[in-house]
Amino acid sequence: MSITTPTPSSLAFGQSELRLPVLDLSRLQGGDAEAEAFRSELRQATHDFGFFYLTGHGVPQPLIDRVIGTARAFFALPEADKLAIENLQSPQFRGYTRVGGELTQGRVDWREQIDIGAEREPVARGEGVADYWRLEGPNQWPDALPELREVMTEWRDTLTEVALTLLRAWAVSLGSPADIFDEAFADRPFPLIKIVRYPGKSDPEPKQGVGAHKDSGVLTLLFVEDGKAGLQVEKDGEWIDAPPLSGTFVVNIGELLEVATDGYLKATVHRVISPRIGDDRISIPFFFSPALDAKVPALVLPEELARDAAGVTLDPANPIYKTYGENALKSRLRAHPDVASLHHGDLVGEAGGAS
Ligand SMILES: O=C(O)CCC(=O)C(=O)O
Ligand SMILES: [Fe+2]
Repeated sequence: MSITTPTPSSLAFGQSELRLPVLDLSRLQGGDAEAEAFRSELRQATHDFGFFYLTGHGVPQPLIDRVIGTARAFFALPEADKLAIENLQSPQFRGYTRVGGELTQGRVDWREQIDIGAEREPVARGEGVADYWRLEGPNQWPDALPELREVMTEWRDTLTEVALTLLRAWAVSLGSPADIFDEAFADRPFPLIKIVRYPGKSDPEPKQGVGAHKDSGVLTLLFVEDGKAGLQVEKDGEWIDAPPLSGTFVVNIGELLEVATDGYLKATVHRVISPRIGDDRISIPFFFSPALDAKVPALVLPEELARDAAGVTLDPANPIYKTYGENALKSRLRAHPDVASLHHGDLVGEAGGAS
């Protein structure tokens, strides 16, 4: 089985060697043989790399342009307008994080961002109510840029469809019914969108735009502005450059899909290197995740795949839980110790930092 990997010369992306597979989602509509070929490439790409580029996704270019334009407009607002929705005001970790306000592996990430989740009422705390319900609640939207809410709501709904299509294709490719994941997403799914801007940082040392990590949900659809390299993906102890490929999404699987497949599919470590001074980079990851109280089903893999399932990565510093909300809360408390100690001191202890 071959995976389409364009040669570097066919792509206009600086000097980086492009090595991640490119998959075309529209093949799912091209008849049984094409659909089957797509599914087997999908399975192989996410077994080998955990990452690929997605073309043929059907997300309209005008919507993409509006999203990027509105993101740029937000970051160009006066500081006071951005801080009016600062995440420190939100027990649900929503809203604006200023540059330096976020940690990965205990080190500062050099990026500013807005976190946007499902728009819901907060859940009252109380005995017998799991801690992770604290993540449910309203977003913070900027008064100075009302169109942000409108365009990001459309973005979330559009990408949810793409993500569900991919999940169903994975399920079939792994020998399960297409709808095996659907129930976990039926009520109160928990998507998270980040709109991120990486400012330039001085050379010559590469700086941590975002440090090495795995995504905690099920899958991530990442849109990156044209021409803005910086994403790197770990493969066999080396970093592969993953520059944007015009009009595509970068797709990667999260820890829950690794759990669901007993490690047959891999949640792969990745990071972003800051752009140089004078440049910046906008990216918009969409983290697709089930309800906070959902347990993603364990798939029973066909014998020939089960043989290659490496088991879930065991890392005492990063335990992976079966219930999604526990993973989500873990990663939010760790990434935003300031929000954690302001609103969740009982969970993190007085010094902050996840316990
Ligand atoms: O900005 C990017 O390209 C990737 C960001 C990322 O990996 C994350 O926010 O989890
Ligand atoms: Fe990530």
